Amino acid sequence: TQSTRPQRILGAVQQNATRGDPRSVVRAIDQYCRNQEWAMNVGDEKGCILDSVVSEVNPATVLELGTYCGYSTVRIASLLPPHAKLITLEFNPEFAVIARQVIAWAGLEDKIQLVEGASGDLIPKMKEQFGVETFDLVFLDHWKDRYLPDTKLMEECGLLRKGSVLLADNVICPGTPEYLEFVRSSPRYESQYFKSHLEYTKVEDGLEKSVFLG
Ligand SMILES: O=C(NCCO)c1cc(-c2ccc(F)cc2)cc(O)c1O
Ligand SMILES: [Mg+2]
Repeated sequence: TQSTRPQRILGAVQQNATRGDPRSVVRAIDQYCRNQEWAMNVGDEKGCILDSVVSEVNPATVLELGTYCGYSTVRIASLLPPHAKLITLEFNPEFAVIARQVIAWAGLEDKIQLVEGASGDLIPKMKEQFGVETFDLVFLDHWKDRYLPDTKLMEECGLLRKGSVLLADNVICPGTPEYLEFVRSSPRYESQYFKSHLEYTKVEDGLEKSVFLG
């Protein structure tokens, strides 16, 4: 029977990465997706920008919206301080099954909590169910039409504090025009665009970093 692209990505990790070595997991996925078949991981070029923002924020609590195969989940978690926690939300159960195995291969289960479900349903439950106060960093990489409604929802649920950083993938390709307009025009955010390219291609894309001003 036919394997899926996420299954083939997991295979590349199990074949080429060292158990317990997150950076080798990141490298194995990038090599596979650059040389064998494209996949929608944030990738190595935008990944370096992600790394620099994570290192600058040095977050104790991270929320990732959109896990896919766990590439950015592992990339972020590998940079977190000892007791920091990352919660990642994934709607697609097939993606979640693969991501759990990629996260396990990297040895990062203790830092990462993967929750299956719709972000719009799970965000209001963050405080009561997952014991979260506020998020220091949010990485938005899920359905592009959910970036804006979920950002408003996080504000309403009191999950953002003065200085919380939102980092959004794909603001050019596939594009998130309403989200971009909102964070760039709202007096409650200080936004900055990091120009880059769509993962593994020469197509323009970029990350938008937006600091919540409270
Ligand atoms: O949909 C995306 N993510 C949510 C998945 O549940 C996504 C899509 C693309 C992409 C796809 C098709 C194309 F032609 C160009 C870009 C890229 C990404 O980085 C993404 O995150
Ligand atoms: Mg993306």
